[in-house]
Parts: sequence; structure tokens; C-alpha cells
Amino acid sequence: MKLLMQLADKQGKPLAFVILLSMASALLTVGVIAFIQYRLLSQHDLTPSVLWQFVLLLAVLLATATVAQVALHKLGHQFVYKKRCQLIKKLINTDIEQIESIGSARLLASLNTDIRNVTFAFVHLPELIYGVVLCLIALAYLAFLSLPLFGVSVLLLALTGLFGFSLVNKISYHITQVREFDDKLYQDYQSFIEGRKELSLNPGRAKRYFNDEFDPHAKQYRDQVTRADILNGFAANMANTIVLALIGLNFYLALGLGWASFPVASSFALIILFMRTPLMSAVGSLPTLVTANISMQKLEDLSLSQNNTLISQQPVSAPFEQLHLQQVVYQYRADGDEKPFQVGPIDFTIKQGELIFIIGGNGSGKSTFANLLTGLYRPHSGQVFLNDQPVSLETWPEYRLQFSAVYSDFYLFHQITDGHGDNVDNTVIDEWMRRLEMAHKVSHQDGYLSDTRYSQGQRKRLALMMAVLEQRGCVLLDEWAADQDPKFRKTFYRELLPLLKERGVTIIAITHDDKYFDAADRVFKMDLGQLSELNSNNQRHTEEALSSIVS
Ligand SMILES: Nc1ncnc2c1ncn2[C@@H]1O[C@H](COP(=O)(O)OP(=O)(O)OP(=O)(O)O)[C@@H](O)[C@H]1O
Repeated sequence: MKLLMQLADKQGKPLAFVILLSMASALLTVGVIAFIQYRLLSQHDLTPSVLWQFVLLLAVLLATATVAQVALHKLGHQFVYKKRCQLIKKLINTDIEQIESIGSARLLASLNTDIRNVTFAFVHLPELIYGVVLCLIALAYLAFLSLPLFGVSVLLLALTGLFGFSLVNKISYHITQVREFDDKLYQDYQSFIEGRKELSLNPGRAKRYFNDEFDPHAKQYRDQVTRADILNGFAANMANTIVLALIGLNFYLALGLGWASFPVASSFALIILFMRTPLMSAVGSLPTLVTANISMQKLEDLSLSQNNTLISQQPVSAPFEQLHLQQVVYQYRADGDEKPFQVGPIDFTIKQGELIFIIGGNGSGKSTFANLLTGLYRPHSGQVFLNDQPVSLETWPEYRLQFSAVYSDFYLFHQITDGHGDNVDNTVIDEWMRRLEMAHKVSHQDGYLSDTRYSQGQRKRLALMMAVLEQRGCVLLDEWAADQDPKFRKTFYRELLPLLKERGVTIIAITHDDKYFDAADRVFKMDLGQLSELNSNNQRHTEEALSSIVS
């Protein structure tokens, strides 16, 4: 099993130690039975010292079993903890394009369900290991008692195991389906939560979504999980019945056909009965292990980055002087027969301290260009030059360090950090709180914002503050002013942008505020993925470009 293989691969020695302890505790358990049979049941040997030996044996058994269990739980949960941390680190190192193609619902389902499934498996792993080890040792003891009876028992158990194997395959199939519907349910949960306002206003839509999307998924989930549970219950009942059948068969073979004596047959019955509970627990733990294996596969299928170390911030090699894009092309993945949207080929140059505006209609490719420019997307062809040096695959992460941004779908973190992830001087934070007219509203302490639940416009101001505090050479703002009131919009274009420019920051702003186009050094227009520069001295040219966007 993949789970055990991975555990063995990463924690080979501790796992071997735990298996040895489990074997010792199983041996001791069989030893206790043998002790009862040979010492306690033989009356002429019943002295107080025998009782003390028995108590000692029980104490050693309790200690060994407890240590084995504790060690296995610790080992398992440590494995899950490491897996969880690795997963998040891989997620951080994964390309945005891959994360976008996986989708947030599938990612959340994996982070939640798959990790939980692996945890459950580790809760049940001790039962499986103990059950298997105990059964093996009990079988060895049976072989010692009577080889012919042992042979018949092993044959019956092997046949049952074979049948059980096909059952486990069927259970695996249903559990795989269950996991697929889990992804779909997560998608539905996300729609219900994120679309709560629309659904509140339109109960008809809520009902329709419930009936057409959620309910079929929930029903399929229910049906598949029911089938898996029925098969699992059947496997457990079958194991139980086979164990009882084995006792009857052994008595028949021993006493009816004279294969063994009565004491041997009764010892057989005792051992087999004794095996029953651990065997049933082991069988019962199988579905959780199957589920965990499927979850491990699901986690692998996410194709996250293999790199699970957090990149320590590299110093930016040289300050931003100039950025040049040469014949850069980016194309989205084709979805069906439709021609995918393409940005480029683009030739674009920006120098340090310039203030550039980009305009363009909805869907013209501005945000795609913003992602391309800031290095979130890698060009499919063409070349990017930073300070006249070509940016290669190796230097791509370093290239990104030149930028800070407020994207249109920005996220506001509580932590206030500079471009290296370190704390920022309080006086600098206070200065920007004042400039952004947020000082009366927001407080901060020890590098944390007191809250992030503000209006969209206020949150955007804080996001701008975060971008500025990162002190990168180039700041990208995607329709930043769209949510600001007219008064602050003016402050932004007439005071804040000039101030940043004066401080040497290069700014690329995607905007529709034609009233302030004169603030920019240059204005570019994006149209169907093609970028062209407008002649900012020619008012008519700019007006034409704007009216083409409006029309
Ligand atoms: N993840 C994606 N996969 C496939 N196509 C996409 C993806 N994201 C965007 N597109 C396509 O790329 C085109 C440009 O999108 P983009 O977001 O860059 O436009 P935009 O100019 O920023 O628009 P808006 O002003 O409405 O924000 C759109 O027509 C869209 O169909």
C-alpha cells in the first residue's frame, strides 16, 4: 500500500521499531494464552509464584502494547503533520497557472478531505498492523499445535482472503467515486457561500441550483458511500462467519476424523476465537486505508510543485532600471474547439520612475498582461529583458521580486511586511495610513492590522499600502481607483502617484479614468490582446481610443 510504502520510505527505522514492538506484544498475547493453558489449567502446578508470573506477564504485555500503540500514533500523526506542511509549501511554490487550472474548490477538498483521510488511516493503522501481526503469530502457534489442522485453516483463510481481495477492489472503486463527488460538493459549497447574496435575493435560483447541482452530487455521494459501506460490512461479517466456521471445522476434523486430540482442538478453538477481534478490527480498518490511498493519489494528481522548501528571500540583484518585453506572447490553454485568447506579440519598454497607464475594454487582455508583466505567467514565446539582461527560467523567481501589485482580485493579509517578509517601521506605516486617509479607522500593532473587514475601497487602500511598503522597483495597480470615491480618486492621481514617482517607483496602472490621463508619462491601449501606445500629446487620438472602448 502506497501509504505504508511512503511511511516506510520516510520513516523506515521508526516503522520497523513499531512493527517489532507490535510483534512482541502479539507474541506476548499468544504467550498469555499458552500460559493459561499450560500453567493455570494444570492444577498440580498452581502455586502463588505461578500467579505472580502471570501478573508479570500481563504487566509486560500492557507495557509493550501501550508503547507500540503510542509509537505508532506518534509516527502516524508526525507523518500527517509533515505531509500537511509539505503540501502547503508545494502549493506556495506552484505556478499560478497550475493553481488556476486546479481551481480553489478542488484544492480545498484536497487540503481538507485528503489530509483528513490520511489522518483517519493512521488512527486505524495500529489496528491493522496489530491484527495482522497477531494473526500471523497465532497461526504459527496453531502450526505448532497441529500441522494438519493448521493446513486446513490456512487454506480456508487464504480462500477467504482471495474473495476479500476482490471485495476490497470493489470498495476501492466506490471510494474513488465518493472522492470525486467530494470535489463536486466542495464546488457546490463554494457556490452557496460565495453566491449567498445572489441566492438570498433569488430563492428560485437557490432552489434550482440545489435541485440541479447539489442534490444530484449529494445523492451520488450517498449511493457510492452506501455501496462501499455495505461491501465493507459484508467483508466484516464474512470474516466473522469464517472464523466461527473454522472452529466447527477443526472440531469436526479433530474429533470426527481423529486428526487431533480434544485438548488440541479446544486450544485451536480458543486461539481462533482470540484472533477474531483483532482480525475483525483489521478488516474494519481496510476501507480507511483504501480511502487514504485514494487521497494520496488525489494529492499527487494535483501536480503541485515538487519543491517543498520555502524560498528564503534572495536579495534583488540590481535595482530596477528598465524592463523590455520583446515579441512576448501568452496564450490560455485551449478549452474545447474555441480558439484560446492570446495576448501579444507585445513589444513594450518601461524605464525606472515612469508612470504608465494602460486602458482597454473588458476582456481585452489587460489583467492577463498584468500577470505576464509581473511574472505570474511565463511567456510562451518572446523574451523579457530586465536591465538589458534576458530573464531565464532560473532567474524568473528573482524577476518577480522587482514587483509589488494590487491585482483586481487582491487579497489583504493581516501581516504588514516589507519586500523581504520582515517588519516595517511603525513611522512608515503611520505615514501611509495618513496618506491613504485610513489612520482614523485602522490600527496596527506588532506588524499586524487590527482587522481586515473594511469596505472594498478601504481594503484596496490598505492593499496599496502593503504594495508600497514592499518597496519594490515597480508597482502594478489593476483598476485600483475604480472603487474609490471621487475625492480620493483625485488624491490618488494628483498626489499619491506623483509622490511614488518622485521617490523613484515605476508605476503601471490599469485604469479607465480618462480625466487623469495627463498624470501619466505614457498611455497604452490593449485591444484584443494587442498593446499599442497612444500619443498622449494628441488629445484626439486618446479620445478616439477611449470612445472605441466605450462603443
Ligand atoms: N484562466 C483563463 N483561462 C482561459 N481564458 C481566460 C482565462 N482568464 C482570462 N481568459 C480570457 O482572456 C481574455 C482577457 O481576459 P483579461 O482578464 O485579461 O481581460 P481584461 O482586459 O483584464 O478584462 P476586464 O477589464 O474585464 O477585467 C478574456 O476574454 C477571457 O476569456
